[in-house]
Amino acid sequence: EKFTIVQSARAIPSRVVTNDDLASFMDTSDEWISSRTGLRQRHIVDTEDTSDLAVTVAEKLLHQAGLTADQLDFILVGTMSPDTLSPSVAQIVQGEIGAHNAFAWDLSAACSGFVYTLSMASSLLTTRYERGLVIGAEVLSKLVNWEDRSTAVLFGDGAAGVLLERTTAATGLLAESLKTFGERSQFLTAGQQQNANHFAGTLKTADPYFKMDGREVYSFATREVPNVLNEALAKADLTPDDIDVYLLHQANGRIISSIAKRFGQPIEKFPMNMASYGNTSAASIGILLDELREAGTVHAGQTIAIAGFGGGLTVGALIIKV
Ligand SMILES: O=C(O)C1CCN(c2ccc(-c3cc(CO)ccc3Cl)cn2)CC1
Repeated sequence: EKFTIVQSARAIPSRVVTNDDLASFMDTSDEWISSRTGLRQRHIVDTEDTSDLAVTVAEKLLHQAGLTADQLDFILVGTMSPDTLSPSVAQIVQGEIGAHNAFAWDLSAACSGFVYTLSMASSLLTTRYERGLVIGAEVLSKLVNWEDRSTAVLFGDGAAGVLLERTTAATGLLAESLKTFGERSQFLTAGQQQNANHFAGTLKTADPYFKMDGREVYSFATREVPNVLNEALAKADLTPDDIDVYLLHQANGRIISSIAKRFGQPIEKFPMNMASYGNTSAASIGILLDELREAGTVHAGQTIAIAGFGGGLTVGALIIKV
C-alpha cells in the first residue's frame, strides 16, 4: 500500500535519569540494570504531559516539511499513557496545532502501538486520504511504581512520529502481520482505574501501576516476534536477507539479541538505542527510526522491517519500502 515517510521527528524530555540516579533511592545498581536490560539512562518529564511531547513532534514534522496544519487529513497517536481519556492525545494535538481539516484519535496497543497505528494510517492513505501524522507518545513515568525496582528501572518518557503522504511510487507497506494474545494480557498491566459508583459491589483493588511477569513477556517476545516477521516476509515474498534493517521495539537488549539469533540475521541489522531512552513503549520505534534517518542509516531505497511487542499481549511486524 503506497505511502512515503516524508519526515520523522522526536521529542525527548530534557531530564536525564541515570542508573546511578535510581540506585541513589532504590535498591538496584548500574551493574544489574545495564547487564540485564542494556539500559544506562532514561529521560523523565518534569511538567510535560504526553500531549505536550506529541505536539512538539507534530510541530517539528510540519516545520520540516514546510506544511501548515490545515493540510493534514488525520492525526493518529499510539499511546498507553494519555493525559486524559477524553480528549485523547491526538485530539489535543489537533486543537493545539490548528489542524482544522484533520480527524484525530488515539490507538492503544502498548508497545505495539506504533506498528498498529502505522498499519491503520496505511489503510487510510490507500483508500481515501492524502496526508497524515502517526505519532507514538508516552509518559510512562506516570504509570511506574517508583518503589518497585523490577519495573521502575525499565521505562522512560518520549515521543516520535512520521509525516506520511500517499504516493504512486513503489514505497510504503509491502506486508504486515499483527497478532494479539489477550489470554496472556495479565502478564503486563498498567493504569487500572477505580470505579466507586454508588451501586458498586465489592470493589476490586485498582492497581494503577505497571505490573509485569518479566519471564512470561520475555519468552512471549522471543517466540512471537520471529513468527510475525516470518509471516510478513512470506506475504511480501521476501526472505530475511532482503531486509536492510530491523527496527524492533526497544524494550531490552538481550531480547533483541535472542530474536536476531533465532531469526538467523546479524545483530548489526538490529540497531539499539534503549541504553539512552529506556523502554518508551509506543514511542520507541519512532525514536529509533528518526535517529537512524538523521544518521543516514535508514534511507530511501531500502526495505525495512519494524516490529513491536508487549502489553496486550500484542505483537506486530510491518515490511516497509522506504
Ligand atoms: O533479566 C531480568 O531479570 C529481567 C527479565 C525481564 N525483563 C524484561 C522482560 C520484558 C520486558 C518487556 C517489557 C515491555 C513493556 O513495554 C514490552 C516488551 C518487553 Cl520484552 C522488559 N524487560 C527485564 C530484565
